[in-house]
Amino acid sequence: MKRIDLVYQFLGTIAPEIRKEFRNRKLKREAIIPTSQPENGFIDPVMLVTSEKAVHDLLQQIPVHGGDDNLTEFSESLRTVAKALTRAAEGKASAQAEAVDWKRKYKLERARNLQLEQKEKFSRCHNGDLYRERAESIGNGYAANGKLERCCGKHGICSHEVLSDGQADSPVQNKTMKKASFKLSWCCNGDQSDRHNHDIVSFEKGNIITASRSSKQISLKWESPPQTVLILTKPNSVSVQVLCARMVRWLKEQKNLKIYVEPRVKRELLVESCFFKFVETWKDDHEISNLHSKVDLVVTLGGDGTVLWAASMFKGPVPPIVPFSLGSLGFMTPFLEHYREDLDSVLKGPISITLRHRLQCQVIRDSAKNENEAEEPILALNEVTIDRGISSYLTNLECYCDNSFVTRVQGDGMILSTTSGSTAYSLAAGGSMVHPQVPGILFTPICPHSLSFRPLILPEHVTIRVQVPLNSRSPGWASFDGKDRRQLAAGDALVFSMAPWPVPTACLVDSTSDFLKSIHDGLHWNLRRTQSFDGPHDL
Ligand SMILES: NC(=O)c1ccc[n+]([C@@H]2O[C@H](COP(=O)([O-])OP(=O)(O)OC[C@H]3O[C@@H](n4cnc5c(N)ncnc54)[C@H](O)[C@@H]3O)[C@@H](O)[C@H]2O)c1
Ligand SMILES: Nc1ncnc2c1ncn2[C@@H]1O[C@H](COP(=O)(O)OP(=O)(O)OP(=O)(O)O)[C@@H](O)[C@H]1O
Repeated sequence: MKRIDLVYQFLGTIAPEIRKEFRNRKLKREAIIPTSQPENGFIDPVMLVTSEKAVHDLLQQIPVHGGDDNLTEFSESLRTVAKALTRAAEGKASAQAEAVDWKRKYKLERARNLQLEQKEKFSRCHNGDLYRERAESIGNGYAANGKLERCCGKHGICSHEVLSDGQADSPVQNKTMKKASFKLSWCCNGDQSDRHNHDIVSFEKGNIITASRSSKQISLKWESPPQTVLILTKPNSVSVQVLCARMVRWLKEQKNLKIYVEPRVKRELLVESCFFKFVETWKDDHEISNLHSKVDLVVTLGGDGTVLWAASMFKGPVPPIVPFSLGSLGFMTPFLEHYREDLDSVLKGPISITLRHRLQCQVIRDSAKNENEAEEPILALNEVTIDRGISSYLTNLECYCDNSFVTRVQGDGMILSTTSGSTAYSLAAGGSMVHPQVPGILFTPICPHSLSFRPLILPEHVTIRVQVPLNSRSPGWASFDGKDRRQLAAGDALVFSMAPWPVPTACLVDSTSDFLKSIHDGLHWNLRRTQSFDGPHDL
């Protein structure tokens, strides 16, 4: 092809794009883009950005050199404009992601400051009286020697400290105060010294020492008895339905607990017997969003999918979950058939829990005019997957970690997984299995078309951005714990960080035993007959 043809090809490719885009934007954004042609004769840069494919193609071409000087100069100018446009588009996406991240950080910081302020006010005004009052109301067994242990903040944290935050006489607070109070403590292997606080490092004589391990076994001790249980069940399963009815009856008759179930389950229970009239449910999504303030404990009857379902119902804080296994695998469901004994010991406490981190993900649309158009963040307990959907083209995804370029994913897609999700889709795609209490984000490609693309694990504090580049041949598709599929057009991005609300799941034994049991029983991990002593050896 002649060199001049390259330039004409670029102009030819870009012209219909510009016309089409101009028509669309004229219809959509009359107020922003002037309807008349710009007077200076230059092309509106907003329109040019959308012709990124032509821009990309031009940048891929060999520059025009020699021959006609004017043509060379013209070609160089076009290349300079094309580069500037690409940079502008990248800058815009990065700025949007950063703005969203800063907004999130600002909100968190503000909430933390408010909490500290309230705590200070609380301890100044009440000087322990309220604790004593509460200890009396809590009753015997929970307050040793008539005194309630003040939480020192060194060995654990008390939920009532958190619950007492907020407006002193707001109705919302009154409601939250009805919830059972509990204390979380971090095992300190018998060492009672003050060094066991929540800071990972501290200083002694100017030297950095590890003050506390980040992922010790956490123990939950009720400070007032749990009163309300939410039972969530896998649909369309007779065995689950039968167990649910038995459990509800037992919890009512033996423990006198208030019980919530989904509207579908309440209908099923009422078909069985009018005994279940006392069971509570909800009517709409608004009531679901308030559940965390009413429920002390969640019981799930199903497989891992039911635990994911339970987590997805709580867009903020999640009450402790007791997961019963009525599925085929059950990596997150250590409780089996002895529901009476298991629930009895959970309701008495203390229990070991695993705090399962969740990913918080924000979809940033290239077409969004401003930050206010940002979509609601989505939480994922297992993973977020970005794949090629039904497209037969390779995905083309640019990945950044705290604004540093990580890599470009060209293949079937990629998975950003929590450590809880490491035994799910990420494992199937070649990712490592990671103990759920390890704080980290797994970065696992799906069928990458490259020999050297090995999975990565990043620290949990980073912000990750995955961008569908403007020159991508096809859109990407995101899904969250295998659900809620969303299309990502060229220019759209996903921004990930670790959510501040983990999912506390009760352990049968402890985090580590339960995790190892699940990979042994569920996957038959490294199952091999032991070699006999019989045969050649060195000794
Ligand atoms: N190729 C794959 O392995 C593949 C493909 C798609 C989805 N998934 C997984 O399915 C999950 C959705 O689960 P679902 O029950 O709603 O769908 P589902 O009913 O299709 O079940 C998927 C399977 O994944 C298992 N699973 C779920 N979470 C797990 C975890 N944390 N550790 C180990 N195994 C786990 C379940 O026990 C189940 O056997 C997704 O989050 C994804 O991880 C896996
Ligand atoms: N309460 C619920 N309402 C609606 N859907 C649910 C509910 N609980 C679970 N599901 C969905 O039902 C599907 C199957 O659930 P789950 O994984 O618990 O059972 P399973 O497939 O029998 O178990 P396993 O995955 O171990 O074989 C999942 O996709 C999950 O999202």
